[in-house]
Amino acid sequence: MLVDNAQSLEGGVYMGFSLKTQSYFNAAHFLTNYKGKCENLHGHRWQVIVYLYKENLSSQGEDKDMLIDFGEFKQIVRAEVKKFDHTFIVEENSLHPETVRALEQETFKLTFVPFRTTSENFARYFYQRFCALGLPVVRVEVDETPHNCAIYEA
Ligand SMILES: Nc1nc2c(c(=O)[nH]1)N=C([C@H](O)[C@H](O)COP(=O)(O)OP(=O)(O)OP(=O)(O)O)CN2
Repeated sequence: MLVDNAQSLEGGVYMGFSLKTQSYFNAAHFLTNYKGKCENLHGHRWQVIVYLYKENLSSQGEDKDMLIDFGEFKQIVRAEVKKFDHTFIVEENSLHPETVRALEQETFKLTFVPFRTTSENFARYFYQRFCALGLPVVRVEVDETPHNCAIYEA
């Protein structure tokens, strides 16, 4: 079937294109105000899956008939996600200043975030980051484990 770049209508439904890519980071964290094992310092391999959506594809140039070049998409996602890799992710003001100083003196790499370090908050954080970077993001999934996933979506 011959298609062009105009938004297509099939069976009365407007159709569009989605892309997804994924990256991961290994890091340590603990949950503040949590009664249970996750109040202790522990690690995860967080998987971050990013979905884009557009009705139309690029109409010219190197990106013709692409939503975005996969190479560019994965680079953007990887660069943001890897900022957390092999760091200790700390919710701001959750550790005593002397603890922070001691960890930094040991040259441990800390990443401070202004939110409780739940998967839900990471999903929203990455969604907002990728929007700010100009990606037409519609959904971000964050998995702490292979069995559990948090989703933030439009
Ligand atoms: N809705 C959420 N619940 C929990 C989160 C979260 O981000 N969102 N996070 C945690 C902890 O960080 C914990 O590490 C993960 O919890 P859990 O799946 O219970 O622990 P395990 O990966 O060790 O799973 P097991 O099945 O017990 O091996 C808690 N809840």
